[in-house]
Amino acid sequence: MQANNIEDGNTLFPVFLKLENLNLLLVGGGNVALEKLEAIFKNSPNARVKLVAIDIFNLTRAFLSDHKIPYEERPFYENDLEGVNLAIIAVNDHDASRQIKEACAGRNVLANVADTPAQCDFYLGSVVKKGNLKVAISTNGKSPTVAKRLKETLNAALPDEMDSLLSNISAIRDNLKGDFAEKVRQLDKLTKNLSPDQSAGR
Ligand SMILES: C[C@@]1(CC(=O)O)C2=NC(=C\c3[nH]c(c(CCC(=O)O)c3CC(=O)O)Cc3[nH]c(c(CC(=O)O)c3CCC(=O)O)/C=C3\N/C(=C\2)[C@@H](CCC(=O)O)[C@]3(C)CC(=O)O)/[C@H]1CCC(=O)O
Ligand SMILES: NC(=O)c1ccc[n+]([C@@H]2O[C@H](COP(=O)([O-])OP(=O)(O)OC[C@H]3O[C@@H](n4cnc5c(N)ncnc54)[C@H](O)[C@@H]3O)[C@@H](O)[C@H]2O)c1
Repeated sequence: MQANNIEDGNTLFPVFLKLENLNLLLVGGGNVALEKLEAIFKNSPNARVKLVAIDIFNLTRAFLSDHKIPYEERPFYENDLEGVNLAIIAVNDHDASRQIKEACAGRNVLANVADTPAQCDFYLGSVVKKGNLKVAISTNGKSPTVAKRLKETLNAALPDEMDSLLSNISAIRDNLKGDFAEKVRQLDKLTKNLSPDQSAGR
C-alpha cells in the first residue's frame, strides 16, 4: 500500500504525537539527524529517543550528551527496532536507507525516510508555537523552504497573548455547566470574535 501518493493532491492526515509515550529510533548521526533531533526536542523535551549511527558528528554528539539521549556508534541492526514505535532514517546511503525502511515495514514501525519522501509513512512539519498553541505546516513535501517561510509569517501574525487567551478559555471550559450542546453554544459565543466572520457562532 502506498502511504502517500504525492501526485494526487495532499492526502496527508495530520496528528500530534505524544513522544514521551512512544519509542523513537533515529538512524544517522549527521546534519539531518541533528536537525530532526532539534525539531523533536524543541517540541517534546521528554521524547523517548535512541540513536544509532556509524559515525556521529561532533555537534550531534554534543546534542545527545546535553539531552542525555542514549546512542550507539555502529551500523543499524534489525534488532534496534525491538520495542520501537517510530523511526527516522537519516542516513547518507540510499541502499541502507531502503533496507532500514523495509525492516521497519516488516515490524509495523512507522518510518520517516529523510532521503526519500515517497517512502515516508509520515513527514515532519514546520512548527509555529505560541505557548499551548501549535500549528504544524506541510507542503506535502513540495517545498520545506516554503513551509519554513509560512512558519515565520504565521509566527509574526499570531499574537503573543494567544497563550493567556487559551488559559482563560480553558478555565472557563472546565467550569461550564449544562449538557454538551449547551457547552458548545457557550464556547462558540465566547470565542466569536476570533472568527473573521464575526456573525459566526450560535
Ligand atoms: C518542515 C521540516 C521539518 C523538519 O525537518 O524539522 C522539513 N524540512 C525542513 C527543512 C528543510 N529541508 C530541506 C531544506 C533545504 C531546502 C529545500 O530543499 O527546500 C530545508 C530548509 C532549511 O533547512 O532551511 C531539504 C529536504 N527536505 C526533504 C528532502 C528530500 C526530498 O525532498 O527529496 C530534502 C532535500 C535533500 C537534498 O536535496 O539532498 C524532505 C522533507 N523535509 C520535510 C520537513 C518533509 C516535508 C515537509 C513538507 O511537507 O513541507 C520531508 C518530505 C520529509 C521529512 O524530512 O520529514 C523543516 C522545516 C524547517 C523549519 O521549520 O524551519
Ligand atoms: N528530509 C530532510 O529534511 C533532508 C534535508 C537535507 C538532506 N536530506 C537527505 O538526508 C540524508 C542524510 O543527510 P545528512 O546531511 O545527515 O548526511 P550525513 O553524511 O551528514 O550523515 C549521514 C549519517 O548516516 C550514518 N549512516 C550511514 N549508513 C548507516 C547505517 N547503515 N547505519 C547507521 N548509520 C548510518 C552515517 O554514519 C552518518 O552519521 C541525505 O540523503 C540527504 O539527501 C534530507
